[in-house]
Amino acid sequence: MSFVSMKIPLIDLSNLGENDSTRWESTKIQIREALQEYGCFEATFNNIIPLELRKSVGDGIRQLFDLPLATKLLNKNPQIPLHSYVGRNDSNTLVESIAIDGALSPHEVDTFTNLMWPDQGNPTFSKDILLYCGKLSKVDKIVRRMVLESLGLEKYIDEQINSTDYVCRIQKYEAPRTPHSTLGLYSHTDKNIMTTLHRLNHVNGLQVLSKDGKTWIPADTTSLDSIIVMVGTTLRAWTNGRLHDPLHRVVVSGNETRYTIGLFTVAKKGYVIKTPEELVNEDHPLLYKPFDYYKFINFTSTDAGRASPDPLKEYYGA
Ligand SMILES: O=C(O)CCC(=O)C(=O)O
Ligand SMILES: [Fe+2]
Repeated sequence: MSFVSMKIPLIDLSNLGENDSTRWESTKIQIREALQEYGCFEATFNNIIPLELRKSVGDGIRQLFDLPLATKLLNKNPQIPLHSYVGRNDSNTLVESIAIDGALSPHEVDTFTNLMWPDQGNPTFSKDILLYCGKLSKVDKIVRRMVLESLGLEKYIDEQINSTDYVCRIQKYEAPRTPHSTLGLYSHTDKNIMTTLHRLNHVNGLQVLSKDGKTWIPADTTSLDSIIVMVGTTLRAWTNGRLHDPLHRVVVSGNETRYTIGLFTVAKKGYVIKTPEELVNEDHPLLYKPFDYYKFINFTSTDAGRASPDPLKEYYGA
């Protein structure tokens, strides 16, 4: 495995303008190519996450992880185990993460903050999370719209955008207190549709495996005002393999704690993922039969699902 200095594509999404401008047209080609070849790219902006918001969210997140373990364990979705708190343990020594279901819904976000801070909730944190996730979701929607346009699938855009919900997941990576690289989060693909990921501080760690499986590419954003956009397995399946869902991991070193926020685009309950017939032909035979998103997601959090190199194929291979 080599560590040569490959880079993930950098694409400017600031001031995009109308969706038939020349800029829009050229940007969507860049995005499509990046998501085909790397499965991700760094989207750059001009002040998308203002410093004040980043600071305020950062304060809230530190308070959140400082809550007693018993409180954090209340962050549990019995129907969808993947949307729950994950604590540190013997095999997962550095990262801890918290999930906020329905991250764009004021009601659901308040339900979360009232659970974590039962005395008086945390209206500031609710407000910040809604604002933050609202910004990330706009990026997700623009990118998915562009991908569908570039595939000539305009007629599916409304359904694609309206059939999704969002889960926010917040990660804290304890400083390993060694100069040596230490695995913070094991290598995985995101199983959802699309992920937009932002880091709250300068602590590096994200790496993406190149499509040929040979190189771990450093994938931290070059600025705290950028966002990593990444394809999940479900979008690879929906596009019949046109887009790549990259393996990625987090490797940390040093004495600083790393904090990241991911917004995970997921399907609405009961939604069946079905590859459009336009993407199936002799060169691209159907990869996966239609599948119920949450049945697949829950399979991936069983031992059999975790052990499988391609759990979707095992379950729904065509
Ligand atoms: O924290 C990061 O940089 C990556 C997080 C991640 O890959 C995930 O939560 O799926
Ligand atoms: Fe991930």
